[in-house]
Amino acid sequence: MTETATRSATRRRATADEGDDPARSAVDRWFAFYPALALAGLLPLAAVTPLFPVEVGVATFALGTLVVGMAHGAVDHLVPLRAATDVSLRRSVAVVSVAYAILGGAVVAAFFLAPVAAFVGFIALTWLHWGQGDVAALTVADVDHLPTAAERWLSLVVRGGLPMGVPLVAHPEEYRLVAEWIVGLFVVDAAAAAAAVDPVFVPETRLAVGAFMTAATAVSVGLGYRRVRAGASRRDWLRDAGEVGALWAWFLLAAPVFAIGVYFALWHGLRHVGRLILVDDRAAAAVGDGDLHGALARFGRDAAPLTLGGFLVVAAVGLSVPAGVAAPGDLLAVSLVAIAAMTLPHVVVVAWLDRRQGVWRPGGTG
Ligand SMILES: CC1=C(/C=C/C(C)=C/C=C/C(C)=C/C=O)C(C)(C)CCC1
Ligand SMILES: [Fe+2]
Repeated sequence: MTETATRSATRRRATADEGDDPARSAVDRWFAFYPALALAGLLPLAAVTPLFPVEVGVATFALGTLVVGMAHGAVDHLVPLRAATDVSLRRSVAVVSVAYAILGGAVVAAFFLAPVAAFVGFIALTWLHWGQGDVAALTVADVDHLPTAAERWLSLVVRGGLPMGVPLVAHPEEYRLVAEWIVGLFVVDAAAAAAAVDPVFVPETRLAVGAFMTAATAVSVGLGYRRVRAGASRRDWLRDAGEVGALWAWFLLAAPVFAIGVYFALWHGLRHVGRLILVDDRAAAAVGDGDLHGALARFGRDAAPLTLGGFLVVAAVGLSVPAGVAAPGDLLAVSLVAIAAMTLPHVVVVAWLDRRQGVWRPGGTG
């Protein structure tokens, strides 16, 4: 009761002065801005990754998932508890567990029943989710050049399309290889798996995705500039455009598996961890006082059990697929199917959090 009361009081205070909250600016710096600089610094390395064997990318993806990726969704069961004032721990855990079981089970069933459609659906879901994550991060940064829901949606489409669409344009062979690995888990005949994913990789699809992404980026950056001319912060807009530029370069240059492995941990995962720290009052207080280590330790403790749980889901998918797991590519494919299963309920939890925090409300503070 005392803890609940403290939580509510702190949250009310936090909502009142979100604009100049030291925790928010520290989170923005450590979990979004510095990692973005790090990614930009890695661009020369990214440029040579297409020369490496795909296994280097697979190892990078595995490391990223192990270190941050899996953990970023592993406190979903505490999100309702922490972001609402009227949800008990028991209810928070129960609702999120049921959502994970039903939605996650449905995704795995979809891969068994229609692997190509499930793969395309997973790409679309990730497009949505990674865009959603970046829009939330822009609201944590308190940018003022995206004041309407429509501008935020356009930003979502651009930010999510960079990791999912640009590699399809720039490196279709490796993209296709991963698609075949995933579909091949469920369609034992390799030639049939290769033929099944054909339509995704025809030049027309790639051209359309490339043209769409170029136009969407131009319109999004252009509309932001118009807001700057009308008085919005030029610095924030430049940072937004700089991030979009860095991600374009990243996904154009790097081999897809490597690129997405690094992005998942260093970009999407860290940004979401920062957001979770802000809804945990004690972690937020720690980060606001400059105790980044203390905040991360709290997050790590909360996330540890279900990070392990996530890897058990990977193992369960590995044991259940008809083709079995024989090579590093199969391991990546199994991990991706398990991630797909956990992503659908994760998106629901994050969408609920977005709503609570007014991310999609025009003029909302996020
Ligand atoms: C690795 C990889 C792919 C897919 C990755 C996806 C879809 C990852 C999704 C992760 C999520 C949703 C994490 C949770 O936040 C592609 C594009 C098929 C081909 C290139 C390599
Ligand atoms: Fe996520």
